[in-house]
Amino acid sequence: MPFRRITIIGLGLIGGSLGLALRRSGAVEEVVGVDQSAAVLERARERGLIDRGTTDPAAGVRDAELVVAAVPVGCFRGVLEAARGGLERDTVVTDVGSVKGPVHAEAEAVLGADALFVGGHPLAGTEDSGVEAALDRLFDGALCILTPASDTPARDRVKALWELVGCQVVTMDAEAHDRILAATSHLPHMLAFSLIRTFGELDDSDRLAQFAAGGFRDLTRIAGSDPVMWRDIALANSGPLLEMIDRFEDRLSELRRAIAAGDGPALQAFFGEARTLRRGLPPRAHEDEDNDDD
Ligand SMILES: NC(=O)C1=CN([C@@H]2O[C@H](COP(=O)(O)OP(=O)(O)OC[C@H]3O[C@@H](n4cnc5c(N)ncnc54)[C@H](O)[C@@H]3O)[C@@H](O)[C@H]2O)C=CC1
Ligand SMILES: O=C(O)C(=O)Cc1ccc(O)cc1
Repeated sequence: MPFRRITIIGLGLIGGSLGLALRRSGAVEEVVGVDQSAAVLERARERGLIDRGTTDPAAGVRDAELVVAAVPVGCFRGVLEAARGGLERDTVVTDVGSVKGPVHAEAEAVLGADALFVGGHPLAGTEDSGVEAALDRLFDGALCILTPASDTPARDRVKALWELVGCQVVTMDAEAHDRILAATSHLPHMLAFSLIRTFGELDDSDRLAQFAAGGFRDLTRIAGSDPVMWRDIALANSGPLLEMIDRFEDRLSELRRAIAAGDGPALQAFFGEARTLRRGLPPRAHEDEDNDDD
């Protein structure tokens, strides 16, 4: 067996989907689940996401070869502190958080500089959360980013984990990760939240909702995501995210000026450049050129 025992802390969308995929792989002797909620653990067992579960992090990580923290970024430090007593020196610890710089700093503060911590972030998810949202094939063909870029045996183990569940693994520094994700994921979520709030503040938004067209629905799907998770991401990645918000405000102001001035050529140039950029996006990792269905 490639893995003897893997413990997943947090059995929501990501932790639950990982458990399901690992158990389906048949390459892990035992998947242990830890969650703060006994009801979630029971449901995780019923759904076949884990072999057994506990609400006690230190007991749950005992004898694990690999521990995966899959909780909101703001809970990471507390979870590590609670698990620390059960970890061995050679236990590899990783996470799935959407921000990596602060997570590395917290892992070092709690576990020490020589602990076997590798940051991880599967670029796969949905706007749904919780144990019921876990999906069998969530990670099939998705990219997974590991930080840092340096080559270590611990990183190889975490790479093997994500490849087992179908991910394509790439590595980079935490700082590069956080800047890229601010642009490609965190800013778009802030825009989706703001767009639907703008709509919701119209006096007659209830009546208008039936006219919400495809573009509005496409752009706001991710505004249905979990508020606690996004609070934590916005706070943890505030520097890069503020830079992206400033850049977006500049573009929106440019657009506003052109509309106010009735400047048709400027508008057409703006939209034309945007279309070229959108059509030039590479296909998603798990799609080929002919199957860009988004
Ligand atoms: N939702 C998404 O699409 C993606 C999320 N991520 C990251 O994955 C992590 C988890 O996100 P989701 O699975 O969506 O969250 P979720 O809300 O679906 O699941 C989180 C689980 O952790 C448990 N939990 C919370 N605090 C805990 C604690 N202190 N001790 C033990 N269990 C605790 C909750 O009971 C819940 O079952 C976050 O850090 C997020 O940034 C990464 C990629 C995609
Ligand atoms: O639902 C979507 O399209 C997402 O973008 C999900 C998502 C949320 C957070 C991440 O860190 C990665 C992926």
